[in-house]
Amino acid sequence: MRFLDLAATSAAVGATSGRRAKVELLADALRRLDPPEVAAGSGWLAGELRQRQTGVGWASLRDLPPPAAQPTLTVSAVDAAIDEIAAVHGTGSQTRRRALVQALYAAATADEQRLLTGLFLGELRHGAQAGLLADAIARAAGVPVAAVRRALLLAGDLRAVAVAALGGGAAALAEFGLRVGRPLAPMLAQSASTVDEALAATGVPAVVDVKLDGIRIQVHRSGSDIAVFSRSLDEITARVPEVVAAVRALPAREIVLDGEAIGLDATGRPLPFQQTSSAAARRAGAAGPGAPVAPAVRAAAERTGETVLTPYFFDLLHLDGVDLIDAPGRERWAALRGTADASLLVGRMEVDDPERAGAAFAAALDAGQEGVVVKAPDAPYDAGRRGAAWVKVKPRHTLDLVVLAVEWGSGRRTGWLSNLHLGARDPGTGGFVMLGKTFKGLTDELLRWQTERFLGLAVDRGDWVVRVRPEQVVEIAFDGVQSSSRYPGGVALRFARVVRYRDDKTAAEADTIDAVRAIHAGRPAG
Ligand SMILES: Nc1ncnc2c1ncn2[C@@H]1O[C@H](COP(=O)(O)OP(=O)(O)OP(=O)(O)O)[C@@H](O)[C@H]1O
Repeated sequence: MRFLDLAATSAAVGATSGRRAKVELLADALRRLDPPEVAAGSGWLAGELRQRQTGVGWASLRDLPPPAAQPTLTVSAVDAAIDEIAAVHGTGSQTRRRALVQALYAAATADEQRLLTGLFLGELRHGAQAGLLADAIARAAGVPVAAVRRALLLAGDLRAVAVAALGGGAAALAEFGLRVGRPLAPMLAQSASTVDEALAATGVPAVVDVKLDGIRIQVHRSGSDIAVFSRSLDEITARVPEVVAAVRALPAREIVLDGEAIGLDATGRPLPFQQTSSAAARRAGAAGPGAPVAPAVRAAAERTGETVLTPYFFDLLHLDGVDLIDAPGRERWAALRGTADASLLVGRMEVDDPERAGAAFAAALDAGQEGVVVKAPDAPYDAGRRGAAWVKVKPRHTLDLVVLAVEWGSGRRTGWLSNLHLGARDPGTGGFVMLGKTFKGLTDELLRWQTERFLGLAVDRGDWVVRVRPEQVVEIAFDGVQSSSRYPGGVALRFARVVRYRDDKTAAEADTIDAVRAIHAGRPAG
């Protein structure tokens, strides 16, 4: 397929407003890709490059050659050129990379150059487009969209799913079952502001789990191979030897567990999230998967004063050849209790009425935990979904928003990027809706970090406001949502303040404007 045709599709999708029309355009382009081009081309239509790191940023795209008059590039030729650019390393790499980028741009027409820049800078990467692509793959391959979505959630890889659907249809998609060793999209929770509201969504009886404020862990074990994945499905095995050791001690040959790892103080109370996450981050590459057993790790950590991460599991998705994702919660949890020692399980209480649920919430807070997750016992494990079967309740309301721009500070903060412009995701348009600004809650360390980070994401460096690529997610606490004529969504946050940066979430996973409106209206937020 000509690269120009793909560039034309990408531009046309951007200029079209209706969802159906966008899906048609995308499906048409997918049909026209030659089989070996599907992996790269389907990724580009979702705004993603097949090569995760290319080394090409904003600076390498200055002073580009003028566009070619005639289109000559094909999808495969461009993919091969990007492969070559991504492979450059060592001395002189900057010059070499620049030369390759220049050559690629010189061969591209104006429309093709626009697509290349969008891809290199990640400007076309947003969740909405990936959602449309699931529908488009289904249309192009003539298979049910539910089959594509399920494969996507189980495989977490849009390109692999496109290749399978277009190459082998429904039969190839059905192969994407849960596979031990391959992470699947974790089930997510809606949020409610009270336990009663949560129970109204899940129904009774329900279970009330303690909500631990640590890091999500999905652990896969096959014999002696153990792999731990983060919420964003990155492999973090080497960083959490305690988790590896705990799972190695379980009486199971093949197992997939879902849970949370958290640091505890000497009395067993949870440490603040920052301490848990920096403990995990510091250990980058510290130990291999075949690493030490728990007591040794604990002793070493205690000697060095390092935080020990303790795993707690709340779900079991596979056990010795049996997939459990479609089984009701009560069956999965019974199997979990039968496999793991009680000390490895999250605190959980079965409740029949709001009073007991309220008591469980109060007990969780007394123990220093973040809140609770109320769960419906009959629901399957809905990979990647934020449904009503899990509803989290926290005493403090927070939203995960995307930074759209930052203002230079003044006074003591001169020279630092300070006031953040915050946006919620708009699933309708694939864009972001600004909800307010804040410079509260920022420590000097965070100011330093964010100045560097946002200059790296800058698309427009004004003297007052620096506009950035909408990629960085930040968790914001606030006192309420109010109507506002100042902001385009008609709503604004009251007393917004920064809790922390969320590097485990992409902008496509940020909270939506619908969730903000639901809070405004007092409904559970999806
Ligand atoms: N008992 C539990 N059951 C399910 N999830 C739990 C539990 N304890 C802690 N968690 C954490 O809560 C998260 C569920 O909330 P959600 O799916 O909305 O993700 P999130 O946006 O990362 O949540 P938050 O920002 O509130 O931590 C899970 O990702 C998991 O990491």
